[in-house]
Amino acid sequence: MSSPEQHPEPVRLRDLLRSWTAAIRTPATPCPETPARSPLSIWDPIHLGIDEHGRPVRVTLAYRNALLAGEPGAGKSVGLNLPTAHAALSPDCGLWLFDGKRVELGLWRDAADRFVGPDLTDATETLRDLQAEMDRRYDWLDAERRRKITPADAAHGIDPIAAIFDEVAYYSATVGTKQERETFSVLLRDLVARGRAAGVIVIAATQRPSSDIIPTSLRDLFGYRWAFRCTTDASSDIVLGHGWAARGHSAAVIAPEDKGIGLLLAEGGEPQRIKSAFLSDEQVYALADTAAWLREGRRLADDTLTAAQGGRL
Ligand SMILES: Nc1ncnc2c1ncn2[C@@H]1O[C@H](COP(=O)(O)OP(=O)(O)OP(=O)(O)O)[C@@H](O)[C@H]1O
Repeated sequence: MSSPEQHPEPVRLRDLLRSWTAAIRTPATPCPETPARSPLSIWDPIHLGIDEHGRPVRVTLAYRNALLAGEPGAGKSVGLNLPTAHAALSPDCGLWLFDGKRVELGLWRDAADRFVGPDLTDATETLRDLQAEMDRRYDWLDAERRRKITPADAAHGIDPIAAIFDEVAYYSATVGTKQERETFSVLLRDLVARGRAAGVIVIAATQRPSSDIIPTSLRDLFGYRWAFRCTTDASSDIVLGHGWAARGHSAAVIAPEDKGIGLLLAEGGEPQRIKSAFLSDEQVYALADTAAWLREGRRLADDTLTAAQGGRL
């Protein structure tokens, strides 16, 4: 009797499943009751808002991380909803949500692959899982003699993962013991530092732009920094980088009533004053329902691929 390696049948079946998986991961038919007409891709630019000339501002998050910070009520959660919505509506992106506030990212819970509420132990364990996934991907890239994942890796079930945190300071500076907070912060830093080539995109928001929450060494790992209104030039610099306030780019000059206005620094550029797009709660619910529907197909496809790779099909 021939060994599985010599028998052509399992290989053909796996190829068939791969192409079926690739097809189902980007469904062609939109959900009929919801507003989105077609799925997005995490590899595409993400719409954040408009600049001072009314031009659209879009950024590509693949291979990048993003930090959003500003005083309470300045518009971070509204801003954070934009990459969250884009990632959730992209069937080619994993969605891991950490909601220290419980209410903000919770609207996307049904679309998330992993959802963590205000629970430091759960957040730390989930970060460990993400770190293990990142390391598995690096082992795989190493074996393939490659440096980073690409859109074509979707055929192997490897997609970017957006790990999104709303009030990151809840986990890193508020609850638990000093040791537990430190463990969380070390894991987070590792993901921000090493995750990009493995497709892990970290997007973190905080209402505490202070040096204990955002140390320079961590801040500098974020390719995109979005400072909403801050109380002082110093806290604006903590978000954007030292010296920007002295060069005329301070989020402290944004008027308190200018909700949603912020300074966006994209790698290599100058901070740009932008106004975030606004999604009402009703729009977020409608988009979240669409995303949950789209991603159900993705989960089915992933389960099937895992079963096939494990030789169970
Ligand atoms: N782009 C925008 N256009 C219009 N209104 C906005 C915009 N962004 C924010 N707002 C208004 O500002 C309010 C506060 O925004 P948001 O909840 O995002 O602030 P926040 O910085 O996350 O606050 P906190 O840190 O307290 O959670 C929103 O409820 C909304 O009314």
